[in-house]
Amino acid sequence: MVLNPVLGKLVSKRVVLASASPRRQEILTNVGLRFEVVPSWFKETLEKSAFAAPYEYAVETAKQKALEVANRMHVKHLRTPDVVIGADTIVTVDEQILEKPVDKQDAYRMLSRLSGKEHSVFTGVAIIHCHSKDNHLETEITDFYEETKVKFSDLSEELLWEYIHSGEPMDKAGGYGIQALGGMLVEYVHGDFLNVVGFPLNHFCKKLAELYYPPPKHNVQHKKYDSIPSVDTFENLSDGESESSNFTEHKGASKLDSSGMCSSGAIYKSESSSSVRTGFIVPLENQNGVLKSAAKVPSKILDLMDGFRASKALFVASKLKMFDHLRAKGPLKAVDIANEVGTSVCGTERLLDACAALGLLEKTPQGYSNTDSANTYLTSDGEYSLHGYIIHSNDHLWPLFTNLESAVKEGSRQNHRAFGKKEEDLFKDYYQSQEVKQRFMAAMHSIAHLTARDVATAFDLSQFKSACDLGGCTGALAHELVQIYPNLKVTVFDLPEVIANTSYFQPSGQHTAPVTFVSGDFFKDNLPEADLYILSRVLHDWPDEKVHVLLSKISAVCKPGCGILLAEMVLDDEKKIRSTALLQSLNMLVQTEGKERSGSEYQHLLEQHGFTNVKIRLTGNLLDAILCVKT
Ligand SMILES: Cc1cn([C@@H]2O[C@H](COP(=O)(O)OP(=O)(O)OP(=O)(O)O)[C@@H](O)[C@H]2O)c(=O)[nH]c1=O
Repeated sequence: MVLNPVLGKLVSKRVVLASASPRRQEILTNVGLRFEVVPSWFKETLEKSAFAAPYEYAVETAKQKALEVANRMHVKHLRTPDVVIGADTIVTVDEQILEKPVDKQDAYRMLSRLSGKEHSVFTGVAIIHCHSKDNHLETEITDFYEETKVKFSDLSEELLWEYIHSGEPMDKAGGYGIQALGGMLVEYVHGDFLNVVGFPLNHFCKKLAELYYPPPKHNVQHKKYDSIPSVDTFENLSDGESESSNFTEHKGASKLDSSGMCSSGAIYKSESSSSVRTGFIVPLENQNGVLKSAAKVPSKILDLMDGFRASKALFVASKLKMFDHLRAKGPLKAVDIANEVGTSVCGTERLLDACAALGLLEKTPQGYSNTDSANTYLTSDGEYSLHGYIIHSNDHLWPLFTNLESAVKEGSRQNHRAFGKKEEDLFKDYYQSQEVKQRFMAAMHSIAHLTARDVATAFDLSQFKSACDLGGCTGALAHELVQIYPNLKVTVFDLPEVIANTSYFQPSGQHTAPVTFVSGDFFKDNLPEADLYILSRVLHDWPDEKVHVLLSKISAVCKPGCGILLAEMVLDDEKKIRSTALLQSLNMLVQTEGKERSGSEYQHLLEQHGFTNVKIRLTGNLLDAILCVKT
C-alpha cells in the first residue's frame, strides 16, 4: 500500500512489459501494476567486449528490448504505448557474463563455475516513455541497473546434475532460479533478492519517484530520491487520476520533469484540499481545515463493477453503427446522429457522451467525431474492424454471460438457457441460420485479421512448404501467411457451410499465391496433406478427450519434421496473471465444453502425440503462438 502511490502514477497509462519472463510479470503484478505483456524480439547478441562494464551490457540490452517493442507496437500494431519497461538479467563471475544456458552442458559449465564462489547478478532496466507525434514515435529513456551479490555453496557433481535434470536452469540467467530449487544452492545474498529473480522492484520504484516527483528546484542537496518517499508524501502529492503526464526532458539528461506539479516547492505538503481518486487514502478537510478520516476509494473494484455498462455502451453504439455515421459525416451533433439512426435525442446524447468519456469519441463544440482508434477498430469496415466481434459479443456472448452463475454452478455451457435450445453440436447453432452464421464468421474474422500478423511472425516458418489451417474460417491467417512466406502454400480446411460463405471476406487486389479452400470436418474427414498444421482458436473449443482425437489424427498424417502451429490465448502456468485469457476461459465455459489452457498444458497435450520442441511465444496481441515439431 505504501508503494502504490508511486505505481499509481502508471494507472492511467498504457504500460507494456517488454519481457517474456514470467518472474518479471509476477513481481510487477504482485504490487498491483496493470500492464500488457509484449515480449521483445530483440536478440540478445550485443558484443559484450564492447562494454566497459557488464552492467552496461545489461542496461543496453534492456533498452534495446524495450525500444524494439515500442517501435513494433507503434508501427505494426498501430498502438503507441505510454510506457514500455524492458529488463535484462545477467550473472557475472570471474569477469565473464553468463546468460541463459543453451543446453544442459552449458548449464553444467555455468553452475560449476559458480560453485563455492560469490558472483554478481545485474539487472539492467529501461523505462521508456513514448509519444506519437505526426505519426513518429518519440521516446524518453530512463535506465538504471542493480547489483546483488550471491554466494553458492560447494556443489557436488551429483547435486549439480540433479538440479540440471530438474529443468529449472534452462530459462534463467546463470542457470539457476534463486526463487525455487536454486535457492538451496545459495549460502548468502547481499542486496535486493528480487533483482536476482529478474526485476529490481525497489530501485524501479525509486526511479519512478524520481521521474514523477522530482525534488523542488531550490532543494539542491536532494538531487534524487535515495529512498521511496513515505506514504504521506505521495498521498499529499497525488494528482487525481494521474493524468499529468506532460513530460519534458531535462536538458542533457534522460530524466523527466512533471511540470507544474511541484511549482510551489512545497512538495511534501498538499496545497489542495480537494479529494482525488487514486484508489488510496484521500485526505479530506472539514470546515475548520482539520484533516478527518477519509473513505478509501476502491477504483479497481468500482471499475469492475461498472465494466458491463461500458461494454454495453460500446456494443450499442456499434450496433447502431454510430461510428460508421461519424466517420462518414462527423463531426455531428447528437440530434443529427439521432435522426440518422432513428433514436431518441436524449438517449443518443447520453450514449455519445459516455463514449466520449470512455475515449472512443471526441467531443468538441462542433459535435462528436471518431477518434483514430474508433476509425480503425470500430467502424464496420475499418482496417482492423472489431465490429463483427462486438456484435457477436452483444448478440451471442452477452446472453450467455447472463447465465454465468448457472454455468459456474453446473460446470457446463448455457446455450439452452440463453437461446432456449439444447446444444448437440457446438457449431450447429452458429450455422443453422444464415444470419447467425455470418455474424459468427464476421466475429472470427475480426480477431483472426487483427492477430494474423503477430501469429504469422511469432516464429520463422520459412522451413515449411505447405500449411493447412484447420478450422481456418475466412482465411484471414492464411492470407497473412502467404504474404509473409511467399513459398508457402496454404489450404484452409473448414466445414462446408463455412467454406460456402468465405467469398465476402477475401482481400481484394492482392497478387500473392492464392489460398485454397477445402471443405470438410476435421473430426470425420481425411485431412489435406501439409508440412504444418495450424489450429487457431480450435483447441480451446474442445475438452481434452476431443483434443486428443484431433491431435492423434494430425500426428498420424504428420511426417517427422512436420509441425503444428497453435494460436490461442495462453494462460500463465499458475493461472493467476493473465486476466484477459482467464476471462476468455469463462467465456468458453458458458458456451462450449472447451477451455483456455496454460503453456505447460498445451505442451503436455502435444507431447503425448509425438510433438516435441514446444515453443511458446506471447505475442502481446489477443492470440499467442505455440510451435512444435513431430519427432
Ligand atoms: C538469476 C536468476 C534469473 N532468473 C531469470 O532469468 C531470466 C534472465 O533472462 P533475461 O534475458 O533477462 O530475460 P528473459 O527471461 O529472456 O525474458 P525477456 O525479458 O523477454 O528477455 C529472467 O527471466 C529471470 O527471471 C530467475 O528466474 N531466477 C534467478 O535466480
